[in-house]
Amino acid sequence: MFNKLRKWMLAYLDIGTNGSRDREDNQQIFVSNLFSFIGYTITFALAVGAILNANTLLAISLFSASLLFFLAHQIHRVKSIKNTYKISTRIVFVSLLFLMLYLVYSGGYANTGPLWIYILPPVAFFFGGLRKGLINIGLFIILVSGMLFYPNDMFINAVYSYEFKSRLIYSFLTVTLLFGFYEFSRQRFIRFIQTLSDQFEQQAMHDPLTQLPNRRAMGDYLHHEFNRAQRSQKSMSLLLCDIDHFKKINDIHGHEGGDYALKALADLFTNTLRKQDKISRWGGEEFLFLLPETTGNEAHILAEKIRKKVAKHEFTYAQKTFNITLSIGVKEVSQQMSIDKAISAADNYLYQAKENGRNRTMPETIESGAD
Ligand SMILES: Nc1nc2c(ncn2[C@@H]2O[C@H](COP(=O)(O)OP(=O)(O)OP(=O)(O)O)[C@@H](O)[C@H]2O)c(=O)[nH]1
Repeated sequence: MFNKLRKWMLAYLDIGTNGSRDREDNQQIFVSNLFSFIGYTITFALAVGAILNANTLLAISLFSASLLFFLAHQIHRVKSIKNTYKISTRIVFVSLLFLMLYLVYSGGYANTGPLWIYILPPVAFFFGGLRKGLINIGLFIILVSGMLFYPNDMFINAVYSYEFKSRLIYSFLTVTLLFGFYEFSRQRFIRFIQTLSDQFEQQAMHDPLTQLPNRRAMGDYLHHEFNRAQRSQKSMSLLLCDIDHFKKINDIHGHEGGDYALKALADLFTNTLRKQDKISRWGGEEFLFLLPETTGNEAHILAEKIRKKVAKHEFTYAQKTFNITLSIGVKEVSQQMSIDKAISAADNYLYQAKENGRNRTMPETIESGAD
């Protein structure tokens, strides 16, 4: 029984949340649903109490607020409205604001109405953030102070002592400041976590030496691009490229010299390729290029351009100049072929390039559309 109730409640509060939205938005929708649920049950109960006490005006206000809180939740069920959560949070906040103003104006039940206004700061900061929250609460304080202190109680129906009015404003200001500070710390903490998570993501997806995407990140790009190419029926190609006799570079110029060559090469690749092409450090001295919307023939032309450019480039480390050559395997990824098969075919061509004397691209020619 308790489990069923828990499940129903969670499903109820989850209405409107969506896996494609960001976490903070989903959290807001969840809390907005919670506020609207608490809002309409409490205001409904208070409205019934007001009827029993024959306070018709208060009962009407409370019933209206209860209905608005209820609608704020039901709006998530309307499929034709986009961004229902923004409308919903606004309904919750504005209904709450007017209800609070009315409670201050009327005094509510036995002049206890103003006690409810402390609900406003947490709701305002949660829905609007620090800046908007402060503006909304500031406006509320101005309105309430105007109502309470206007000469001859022109804008209030209830009778409060001067002490009660001033303490109400002071204590409300204190609560607002405390919640404001809490919201400030919360946002700072969220920004800190966000930066940390970006750093971890950068580290997990990039090669620390060249800063190029690593094998893991390239795996994601490959699957994403492959699906896109299948949907749009467009070609895409791979270049697998390996430095020739890299061991010798390490032997002659030391490991630091080898590292320098890898970094310089990564920059050269980045400056040669188009923005939409992806370059990754696939292994030690091996780079995999993903070329979207490129046929095998076009990829071959590009591979030759890169190979010649690198062969001509003079690398200088510790006042010593040296050259690098590349062997490249090219493969157009056909619609019927899996990514893994395409990579393995490019690897075979790379092997052939090494076998045939290095500093070359294989296959030697490619006809467009050929597998
Ligand atoms: N400096 C440096 N060297 C690396 C790095 N990763 C791999 N290597 C070196 O790259 C060399 C690769 O050697 P091999 O696999 O024999 O290949 P190769 O000497 O390039 O010969 P071929 O590929 O057959 O032309 C090894 O000496 C590795 O230590 C790195 O991050 N930095």
